[in-house]
Amino acid sequence: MKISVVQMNSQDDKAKNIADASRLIRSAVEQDSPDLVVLPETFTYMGGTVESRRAHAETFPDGEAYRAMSALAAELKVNIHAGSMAEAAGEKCYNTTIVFNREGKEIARYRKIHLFDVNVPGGNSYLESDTMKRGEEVVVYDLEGVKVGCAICYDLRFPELFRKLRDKGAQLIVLPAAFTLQTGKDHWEQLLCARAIETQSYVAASAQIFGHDEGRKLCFGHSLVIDPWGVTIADCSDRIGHASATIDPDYAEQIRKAMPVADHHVVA
Ligand SMILES: O=C(O)CNC(=O)[C@H](CS)NC(=O)CCC(=O)C(=O)O
Repeated sequence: MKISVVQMNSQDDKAKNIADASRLIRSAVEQDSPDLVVLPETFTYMGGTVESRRAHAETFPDGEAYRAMSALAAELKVNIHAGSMAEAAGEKCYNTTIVFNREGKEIARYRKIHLFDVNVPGGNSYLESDTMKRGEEVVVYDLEGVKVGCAICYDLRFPELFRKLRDKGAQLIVLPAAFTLQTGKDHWEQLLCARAIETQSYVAASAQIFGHDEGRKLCFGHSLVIDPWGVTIADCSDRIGHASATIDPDYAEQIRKAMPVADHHVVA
């Protein structure tokens, strides 16, 4: 199975963000013929104010981004793990991933569990819970015979979620993100590799890059695919674009058989 991770710089213009995502998906499909294309966190809208972020939230299935990604998946006959979108849910939103299959049909929905309420070194503070509420459900879906686990951005810091994904059978874990430059430079690849090694799974992480508005941080980029041995096999580097890698679930199974860490847990 071939995976493409897309790297974007979404801004506070939803129509343009959807057009950018669509262009990058088309380009990845033309260049690499992937089975699955992954978009970054909140590819639909970054920056703005709390009010404008809420105002641009999607309702499913009639939202603009939902319909555009569903139609594109069907047109290109490719599976799309559509990063995340703010999903209107009363006062606040969920930060939600939707996965579309090659017919454009929704096959999975995951709502970000861990919210980024953090003071980042260097002075930027984030209060994601101003706009978002947290999801509850751990989600693994079947993609043409491969089990795919869902996580989003800050979830990366919570290995117990990844352990649950592994316990539910995940062989590939997909993580759309908007990781900050300040944290990403020292933590991003390290944590992604750690999660891949611990769960003996492939990890595909699609990220935002560069700045999003005046008040907001820079994003780190470096969308990556990591193999279950912890080796980086694709990297979008420091630019808008995409990168692809072939994943082999049998390789994950081989590693699991040779080093059966899942059977060796003694601390609950
Ligand atoms: O709010 C938006 O517009 C898009 N979403 C994000 O940027 C989210 C929530 S604020 N960012 C993270 O989770 C960064 C995590 C991170 O950087 C770390 O764990 O170090």
